[in-house]
Amino acid sequence: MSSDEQQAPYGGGPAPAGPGGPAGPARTGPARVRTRHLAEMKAAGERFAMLTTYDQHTAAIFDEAGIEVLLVGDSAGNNVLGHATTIPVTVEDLLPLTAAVARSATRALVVGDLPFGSYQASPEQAYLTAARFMKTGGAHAVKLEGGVEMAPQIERLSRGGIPTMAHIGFTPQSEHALGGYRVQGRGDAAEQLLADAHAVQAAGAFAVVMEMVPAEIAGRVTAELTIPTIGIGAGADCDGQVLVWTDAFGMREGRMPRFVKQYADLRGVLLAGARAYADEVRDGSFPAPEHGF
Ligand SMILES: Nc1nc(=O)c2c([nH]1)NC[C@@H]1CN(c3ccc(C(=O)N[C@@H](CCC(=O)O)C(=O)O)cc3)CN21
Ligand SMILES: CC(C)C(=O)C(=O)O
Ligand SMILES: [Mg+2]
Repeated sequence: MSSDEQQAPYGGGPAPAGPGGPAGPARTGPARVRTRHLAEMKAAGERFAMLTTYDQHTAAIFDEAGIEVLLVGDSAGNNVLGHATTIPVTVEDLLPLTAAVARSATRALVVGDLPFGSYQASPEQAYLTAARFMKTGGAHAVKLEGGVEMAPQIERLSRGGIPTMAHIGFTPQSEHALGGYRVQGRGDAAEQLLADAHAVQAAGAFAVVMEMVPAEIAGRVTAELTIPTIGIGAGADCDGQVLVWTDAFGMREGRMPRFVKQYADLRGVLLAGARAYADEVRDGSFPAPEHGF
């Protein structure tokens, strides 16, 4: 832990559940990732990793793996809740998932993704929603989609003590307005993307996600901004990268977006495991005597 790191000044809250359990010695792991650490990493030319997470076990695993930022994405819509897109996702859907992740990660920065319709109407609406993510969800920060047009919301949250991550380029909550899953910021649209990036930084965002943006434009934004950029389909020059975990580890079926790299085949592992279990139940080899009492 660095010398300037503040630790539970009022001594409240549950003791960290270390290997010795809740009554064991306090865990002395690495310090919590803070928004300023991401800024320091950018300044030092170090890249960082973000993954989506929606539950206890993946949160604990990604935290242990050293993933700096865990995003409880509204991509829970089409990865947890069975919807086709993120558009039907509600605050009530995401708050318990956010709370589960916040309870399960000891080091990572936990970011709650504000759902469609929960912040666009006004800065006041955004503040009331974001405060729920902090108070009930235990999030350390929130993310919202939009550039120039969301500057008033970002300013309100930032000034009210809520660290805010912006998301520009392709913004999935606006897929119908944008005309589908399309690369943003090509040609003349590059000027709009640059304007969005500068607007969210000026409004107080601590970082900005850029989704499906030509690598050259994303590199230019990364060089021009002082806040960290986080790419998804935005090339290798961003300060950080993010992927949806079910894509990155092969948890789901179907065609993947071009920006996905698959690092594991969890779907294959689970499919084989479930089939083996069902076979053994059917043929009577599970449970064996050692599984009984
Ligand atoms: N599982 C999952 N992964 C994601 O990356 C993701 C979600 N869900 N849900 C929320 C949004 C939606 N996103 C998406 C979804 C699909 C494409 C896609 O199909 N892209 C195609 C077409 C690109 C084009 O036409 O130019 C691709 O090949 O990348 C991209 C982003 C990103 N987010
Ligand atoms: C793709 C990331 C950035 C996201 O917003 C989500 O997963 O909801
Ligand atoms: Mg999202």
